[in-house]
Amino acid sequence: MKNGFLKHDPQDLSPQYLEDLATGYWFSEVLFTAVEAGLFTLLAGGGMRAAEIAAALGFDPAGTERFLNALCTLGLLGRNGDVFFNTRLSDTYLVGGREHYQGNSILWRKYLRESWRGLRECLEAGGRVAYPPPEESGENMRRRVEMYIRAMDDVAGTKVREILPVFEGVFGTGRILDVGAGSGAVAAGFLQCFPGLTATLVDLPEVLEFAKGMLEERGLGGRFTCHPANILEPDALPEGPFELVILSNIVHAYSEREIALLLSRAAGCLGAGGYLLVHDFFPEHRPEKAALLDLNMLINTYNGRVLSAGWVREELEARGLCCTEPVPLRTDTALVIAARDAGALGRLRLAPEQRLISRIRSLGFREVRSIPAAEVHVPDWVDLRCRYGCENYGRPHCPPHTPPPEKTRAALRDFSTALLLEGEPPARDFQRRVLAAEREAFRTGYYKALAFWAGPCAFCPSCPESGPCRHPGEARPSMEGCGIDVYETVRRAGLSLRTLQDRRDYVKYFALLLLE
Ligand SMILES: C[S@@+](CC[C@H](N)C(=O)[O-])C[C@H]1O[C@@H](n2cnc3c(N)ncnc32)[C@H](O)[C@@H]1O
Repeated sequence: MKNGFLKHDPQDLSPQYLEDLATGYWFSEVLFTAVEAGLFTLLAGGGMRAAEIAAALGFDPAGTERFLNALCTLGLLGRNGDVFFNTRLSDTYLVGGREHYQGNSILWRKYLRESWRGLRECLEAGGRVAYPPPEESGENMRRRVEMYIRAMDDVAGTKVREILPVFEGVFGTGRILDVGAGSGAVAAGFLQCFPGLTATLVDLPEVLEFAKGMLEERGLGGRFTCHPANILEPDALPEGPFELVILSNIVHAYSEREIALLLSRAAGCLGAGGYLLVHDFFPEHRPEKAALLDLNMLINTYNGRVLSAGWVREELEARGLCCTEPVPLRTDTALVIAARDAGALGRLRLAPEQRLISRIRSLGFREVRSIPAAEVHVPDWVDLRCRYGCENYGRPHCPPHTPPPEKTRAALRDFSTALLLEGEPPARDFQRRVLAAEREAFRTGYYKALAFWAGPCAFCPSCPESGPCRHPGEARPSMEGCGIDVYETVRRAGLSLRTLQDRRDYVKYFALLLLE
């Protein structure tokens, strides 16, 4: 697990990753059981002993102690002697009734487990095989819809808190249109933050019935209207203009053809200075999560599929809108924001470094990580490895023609940030992408942007026999040639790099882009 997320490292050939994938459900089951039993809510009042917890939950005491120990190792409980207590994480997100509660969403994941068991049948059939029973009672359906809405509400509540800072100070008075609003939590976040806004929520009638109650509970009665409709119908969306049109987690719900139509209609509702906000799972942000959600759509919907942020941007640009690059949230989703003119996008609070990282990532790097420039490690031994043991020693962009470690250390003090760019062979393509990233940074205003790559320059098949480099404007030195310990610097950025054992090993390339 890296950064709390099960992530494959192609250089890691131990079978541990497979074991972790295979036992993924052990982790889920422990969480589901604890949430369903209300364990964290029970402990909200203070720590308890295993026997007391077992008695309160109706569990066997011996098994309970082992269960509580497992939760401690997962960081969901702490232990002081024989007393178990909530950690900060579980106290914030897993105590029923608290503002940031995620239990409904977690239990919805548990509910979906049944349909995921049919993955193989879905693959054989080419799509969804499990449907709610046709004879399902009205009451059952109501309960299922409520469960779904409450699950979406938990997640959307946390997402909108991440989204709002991007719009800080942007809206005065105006109207929001929330398309496929679910619980209305995203619109509600905007209403709470911008008292001059009102909202129209569009969703199916049975969903809006719940959304209405939930917004009223949030004290937003009188500031929203519900517009029950099937958003796939041509005239489903109410008449604009709207200052903000929200499409949150709806792009993955249908096919490209249907979403292209929906984007057209949503764009048509936009006021002159308005924004279209698309919030979704995109492969550009979290490829693994996006691909698994795509399977979730295969299993659980008629024709839903995950579309890329690039596709969304192209569709919106084809309709005359200007778009931001994908704006990653700290969590597993990202935004694309569109407007009729670029000036409106300029009013958004998008951190320049974050925007640059998105653009650089879209050049085809596997990872782009930012670290303080002071974290780049320049010990005194590295250029000796070039001098003794590298056949490229003496080439125009290798030692002794590259800056010695003391010069590199001094230069690094003139920069605040270093981006580590991870890619793969062929070396020439990688190095071209690094140059493109450096140019992109320069164009964005980082006039000191300076790139180093790993390994010797691969621009030409060979350097001139004598004399200077043929392409001094394109060639860059390697990190190691300037004294940088690439392995340690990569590790400090939270990434990994191993020495190669044999020819079949997966090769990773890294480059460093210094910014100020
Ligand atoms: C994944 S949820 C997202 C809800 C909300 N926007 C959020 O971010 O929490 C998708 C929503 O779209 C609604 N929806 C899907 N298809 C629809 C349709 N054809 N007409 C109206 N609403 C639809 C669903 O009822 C659901 O509330």
